[in-house]
Amino acid sequence: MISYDEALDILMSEGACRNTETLALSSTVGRVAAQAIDSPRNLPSFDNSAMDGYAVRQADCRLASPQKPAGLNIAGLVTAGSKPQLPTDLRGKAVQIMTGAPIPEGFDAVIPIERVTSANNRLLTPYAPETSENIRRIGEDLIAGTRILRAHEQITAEKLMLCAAAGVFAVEVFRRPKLYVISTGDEVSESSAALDDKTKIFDANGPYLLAAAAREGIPCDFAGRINDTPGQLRAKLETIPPGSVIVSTGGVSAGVHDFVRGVLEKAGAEILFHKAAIKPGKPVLFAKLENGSYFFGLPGNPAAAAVGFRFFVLPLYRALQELPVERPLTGRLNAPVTRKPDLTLFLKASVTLDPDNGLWVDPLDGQESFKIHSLAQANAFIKLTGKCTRLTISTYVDVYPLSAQFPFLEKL
Ligand SMILES: Nc1nc2c(c(=O)[nH]1)N[C@H]1C(S)=C(S)[C@@H](COP(=O)(O)OP(=O)(O)OC[C@H]3O[C@@H](n4cnc5c(N)ncnc54)[C@H](O)[C@@H]3O)O[C@H]1N2
Ligand code: MOO
Repeated sequence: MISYDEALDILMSEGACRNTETLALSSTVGRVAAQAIDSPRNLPSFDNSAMDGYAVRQADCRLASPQKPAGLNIAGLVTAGSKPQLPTDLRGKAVQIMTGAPIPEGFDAVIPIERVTSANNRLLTPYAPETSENIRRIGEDLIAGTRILRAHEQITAEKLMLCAAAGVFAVEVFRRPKLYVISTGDEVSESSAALDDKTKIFDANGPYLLAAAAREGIPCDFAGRINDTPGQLRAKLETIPPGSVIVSTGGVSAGVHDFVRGVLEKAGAEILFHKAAIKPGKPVLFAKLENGSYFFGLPGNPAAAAVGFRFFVLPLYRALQELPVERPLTGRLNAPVTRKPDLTLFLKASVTLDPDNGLWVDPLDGQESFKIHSLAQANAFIKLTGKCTRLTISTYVDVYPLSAQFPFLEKL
């Protein structure tokens, strides 16, 4: 049986099989850039007004005061998005201008409308602006050629905004294969009538995996529920396109119906690992199919399936997008924990912030892997590894929020 770290190494080494695709910018949030992008233009790309008011020449108003306002003829109006026809000689003149409108040639300041009076096309300003006042200069935000997206950087809504402003319409990102969920088990039923005989259960894992994948931005689909019958799994695999990630639950431990591994082996899949020294989720299986799809056989117990998704499936998606191994947050235990050495323990936990912004973690009651109520109360997992068997209150531990969507941490 391999350790969690060995399993993680195998998952991360599969990153060598990554591919890229070019997407419309609007579809790239959460995706990882495969290539750096430098801004094709300055931002702003032309001098423009920061205020609704009047564009003036600073020299024409420099002696203005409340006692002796400067008087200027108003030569026209410039609105955002327009290119006005203005007289060539603008000395001693002002132009009415709106926020975002281009500064007409020769003007070097904008006086906000609130600071002036006007009548009969004549402006009176008691205020003498500084040169460049209320003008947003070309390139003041960003000079053309500045890197706006690094390779391997996760695209946030804010980075997307910057790319949009710079006129970047398409981005090459790492491919994120579609995830297909299969729920296995004769006891897993789609019909509530079948539950009356007290042998059946509803499918909790299928809906969970689809929701958890969607939360991470992974495209996903339910491939269906099947019985503990090898033929049904074989048939289901035929329906899933090559190059996908398939996640099944159930049928991977030691029971008479634990058929998943056998089906994969007969189909020529390479079993990359089966069973890891972890709790919960020990029977986890990871394989590569002949058609290039990856297959995760997660255990059927719901909390074990959740751990399998968070700590096995998500790391593969990181590897396929050339992201490094996820770095955990660090929190302090609010209660002591005992554990077996050499077994990576994942605990459902509730994380809170103290007044100094320190993280404190409470391992929740109900750690058994069939218990869903405690999972629903958790907001994180604690991951415990190493030899230490008794962890006292205040011990620092690794904390993984239930969702891995913390792209800002990649910067640290
Ligand atoms: N003799 C042994 N027995 C078991 C071992 C072992 O090593 N030796 N491992 C235990 C551990 S740990 C786990 S975890 C489970 C995993 O078993 P399987 O992956 O084969 O899953 P099943 O036996 O099919 O189901 C386990 C449990 O989960 C329930 N289940 C299954 N599918 C769903 C679903 N879609 N939604 C909700 N609940 C589901 C199922 O009814 C079972 O109660 O094996 C232990 N046994
Ligand atoms: O790995 Mo199992 O999840 O402990 O029941």
